[in-house]
Amino acid sequence: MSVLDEIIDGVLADLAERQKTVSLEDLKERAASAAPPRDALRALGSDGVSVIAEVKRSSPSKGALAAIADPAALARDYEAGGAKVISVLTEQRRFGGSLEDLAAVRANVDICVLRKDFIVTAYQLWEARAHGADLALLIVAALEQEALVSLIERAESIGLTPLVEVHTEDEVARAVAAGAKVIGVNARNLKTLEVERGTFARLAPLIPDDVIKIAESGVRGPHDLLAYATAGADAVLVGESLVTGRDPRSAVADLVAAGTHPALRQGK
Ligand SMILES: O=P(O)(O)OC[C@@H](O)[C@@H](O)c1c[nH]c2ccccc12
Repeated sequence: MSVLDEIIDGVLADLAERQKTVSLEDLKERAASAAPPRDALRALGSDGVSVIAEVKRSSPSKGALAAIADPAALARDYEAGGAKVISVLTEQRRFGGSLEDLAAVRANVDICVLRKDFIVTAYQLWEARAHGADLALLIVAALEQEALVSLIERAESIGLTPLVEVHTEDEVARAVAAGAKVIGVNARNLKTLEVERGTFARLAPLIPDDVIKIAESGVRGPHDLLAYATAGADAVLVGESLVTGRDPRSAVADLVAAGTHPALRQGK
């Protein structure tokens, strides 16, 4: 079984537990009174390379990364550094996150928030919206095409912007066919956990011009952002280097400064 399959098994087991105590109706009620969704397409399409900064305690590849006792405080630092979106890992077993983290971040920043998880059911989209998410991750490798199409539609119908994640040529074709408006190319293969930074440059030309392109994983600092930007990234998603660094606010600010360099202006 691949790492991805193992993670999804755990996600489904935890999901079954939550479904015993929180009905879909409860979630829909909570979603109705949640903060209204913010415009993620505008945030990601603004000038320069947008920085999506991630709240992540651990990962299957590296184990524990950072304790993050106060995810909201970290998110405020990211926002002060100029991040356009905060990504919150809500998967518990391998990444150490929770829906409470998502709600806490939502309550403490004004920018968009992404629910980063292994979403395979509409219930999880309602959870995302009920806890204040503006975007939700959909991983193509984790979904049959029919499920991908229906989750994109459902997400949009409840006000969430789907970020559709790909890692191969085939998955780009599926994401485009499903009508994704925001595609993230993950440099990490979720089946082997290896990072191949050239993946974005290889796949970006296959993504239509009007789709927002996000380069995910492996950004250690401004030079990696510049490489992704040169290959056509509208945004980068950065986790590990920010949560393990000493000063997340200035680390984000350095990335934002690199991403707004005048030499990158053409074409956006
Ligand atoms: O920590 P990194 O290398 O900066 O990567 C962040 C992000 O891309 C990574 O956390 C990620 C990308 N896609 C995912 C899907 C599930 C869980 C995690 C991820």
